[in-house]
Amino acid sequence: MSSVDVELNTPQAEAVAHVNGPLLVFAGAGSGKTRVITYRVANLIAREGVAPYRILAVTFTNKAAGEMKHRLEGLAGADVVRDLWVGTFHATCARLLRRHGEAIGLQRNFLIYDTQDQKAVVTRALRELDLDERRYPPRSVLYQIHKEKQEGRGPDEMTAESYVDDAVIKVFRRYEAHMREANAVDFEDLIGHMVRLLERETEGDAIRRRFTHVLVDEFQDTNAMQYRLVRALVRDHQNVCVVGDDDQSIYRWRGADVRNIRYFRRDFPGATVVKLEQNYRSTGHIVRGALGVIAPSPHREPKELWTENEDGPPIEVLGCADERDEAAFVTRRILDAREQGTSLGEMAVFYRVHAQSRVLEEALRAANLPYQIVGGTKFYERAEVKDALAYLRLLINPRSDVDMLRIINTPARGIGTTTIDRLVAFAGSRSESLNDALECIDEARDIAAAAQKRLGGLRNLLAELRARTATDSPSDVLLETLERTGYREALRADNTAEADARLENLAELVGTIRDYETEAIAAGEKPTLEGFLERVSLQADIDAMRDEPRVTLMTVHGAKGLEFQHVFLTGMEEDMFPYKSMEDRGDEDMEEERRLAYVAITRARRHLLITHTSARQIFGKTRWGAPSRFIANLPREGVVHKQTRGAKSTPQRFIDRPDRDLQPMPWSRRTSGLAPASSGGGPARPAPSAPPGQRYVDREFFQDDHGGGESAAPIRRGSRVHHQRFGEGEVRSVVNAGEPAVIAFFPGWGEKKVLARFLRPA
Ligand SMILES: Nc1ncnc2c1ncn2[C@@H]1O[C@H](COP(=O)(O)OP(=O)(O)OP(=O)(O)O)[C@@H](O)[C@H]1O
Ligand SMILES: [Mg+2]
Repeated sequence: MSSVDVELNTPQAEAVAHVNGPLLVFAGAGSGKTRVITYRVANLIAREGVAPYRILAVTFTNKAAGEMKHRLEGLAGADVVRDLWVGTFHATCARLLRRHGEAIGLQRNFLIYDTQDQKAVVTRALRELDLDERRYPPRSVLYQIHKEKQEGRGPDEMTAESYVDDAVIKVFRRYEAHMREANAVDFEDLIGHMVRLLERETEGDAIRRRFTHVLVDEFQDTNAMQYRLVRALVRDHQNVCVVGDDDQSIYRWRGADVRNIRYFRRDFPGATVVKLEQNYRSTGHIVRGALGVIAPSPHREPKELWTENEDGPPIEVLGCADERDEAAFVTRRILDAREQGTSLGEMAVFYRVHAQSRVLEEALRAANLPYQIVGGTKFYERAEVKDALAYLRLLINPRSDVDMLRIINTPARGIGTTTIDRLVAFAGSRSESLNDALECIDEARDIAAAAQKRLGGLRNLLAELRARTATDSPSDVLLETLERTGYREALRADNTAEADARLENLAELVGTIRDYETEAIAAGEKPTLEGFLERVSLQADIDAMRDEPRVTLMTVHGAKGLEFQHVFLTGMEEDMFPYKSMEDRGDEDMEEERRLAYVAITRARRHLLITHTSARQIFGKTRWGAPSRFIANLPREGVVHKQTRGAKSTPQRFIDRPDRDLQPMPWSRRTSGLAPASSGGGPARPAPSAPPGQRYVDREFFQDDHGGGESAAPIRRGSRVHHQRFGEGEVRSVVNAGEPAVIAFFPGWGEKKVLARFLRPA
């Protein structure tokens, strides 16, 4: 362990040597926060004699967990690492709930529903409640439900302030009932159930006794429930170490609350606070560039960031004509860097939203450059893969209706939509899952005998396959399932190139399970279908982990905590980054964009290239972008500005239709102070907002005209109105006739200002 001492500076060493009691490490980017966590764990084991299985280290992503384990293997040895608890909040809770969840009514084989499954549950609830999906987009309703859950609220704790809330509460209640019925949980439940478990004395104490030391990385991005979980875990011994950087808080839209750093000081009054101010990651130019961008941010906790590293090459800012020009240039630079000996694994291309990746991907493919997209779930999104997983999940958990509905007639087995509807109604009338309903299908009088027989056949087949899970390996169960259900045969018979590709994907899935089996056995665990499926649902970027070095493409959000020798930061235009047009953005959103830019820049170790375009085709529209304000915040020294040849002349294809008058996005409204002044006490409810990955979907709509133009509707506060694009809403405030009124539309749209002539009474 002697190497530990020489590889740490004084405050780092102090944080590592601190053993008992609360500790807050508060520091800027690249100053060694994650390194402190890693070394602290090694120190607790090697010097303090703490058993590895008594230590829990929480990381922000699975990838970060993998890296931490890898570093610890070097410091403490592979044997030790196997017993440690290192993982994300979600993975850790899933693991603990499988062992202890029965105390709060959770069966061991519970399923973790991903966003698509969750959306399917919402859709079903909407249908049962006879609510129109166009008025209540399932995605938005789901988002609202998540928001409540992140704050620890259930449907009963919500107050209905409008009839929209009322609908959400009803859906929420059904949603929870369906989840319970299907023995499934969503990501928020993993945390929420765990908190509830910890709040029960007997079981809570057992879990508390299990961990004597808890460490949390990226603490600035924990949400209220996660923080509550941490406090409940360490209640008795307070041996908790959190590390964070308020300047890197970038998940507010997902409920993260940077104030947790302040609350920590309040809740653990005796806490030792260590500041780290020396950056070891980046060159002088990059550190100063990052500081220039973050400096205008008004609510920063005081701390410094400096480096002894050399200045390095200047930051380059490059103006391009359009996104193709940009992609071509980035590709050329990647080829150059590889030529000069940098591994592709040391290069990353960042963008603000996923949709920007397509053009970059095309350019990289054309240049034969291997790349990976981190954060995408491409492989697991494919229909045949989802079908196969649905079968597997159904074998483990027969009550999962979402999965049953997915495969009930896939491959086609003559079960039509009428039969399915009747089956759903039959199950509903008995308050049973579809699988339970299949057990007594002969009692379903309005289902024809022939259809009953086919349904019975499916039930028997599933039961037989289920029996195999007890004896066969997970990969064999999958192979057997694909054969016995006729899934593979149907694709073979199809005999098209597309069907071949699907067969390949299924083969790839079998391969993935085999890999999992090998790893599980090596770790001394029995491979199970549950284990595999858990991994799939928790590790979205599993298919991105291959051996060959590749260029990494990712959103800035995904890049948190990582570092690369070369960083290409693309799309630095107003409207793209900061995302969308300014006028209507709340200050808090803008601050978060700024912090995001800071995170992006501080990922670079040596080379940073920032690109912006004059025009960009994205989401099927052209945007004309001025260079981002964040570029203007870079210092003069150590930054060079250039243009590609194409950028000097605007290409003809953009001259036809400037598209500058973009409409505001619903999510930006929550802080824009549009609440009616006359609402009388209490802050206005924030409008629901969508996570960045989904924002652009809305944008499509907002770029259209407001339609309408019919006669003006009489609008008063509280009256219901209809808008051609946004559907129904409720008038929140009116200023003067002829001026826009503020209307609260249904979830997903939020509050907006609309002229009366575009409204009619609902
Ligand atoms: N005392 C040190 N001596 C040498 N290198 C160090 C030292 N401390 C940290 N480093 C290196 O600096 C880089 C940044 O460290 P680390 O990732 O732990 O920082 P961080 O504060 O967690 O960054 P971020 O804010 O991005 O999460 C790593 O490559 C790490 O190995
Ligand atoms: Mg870190």
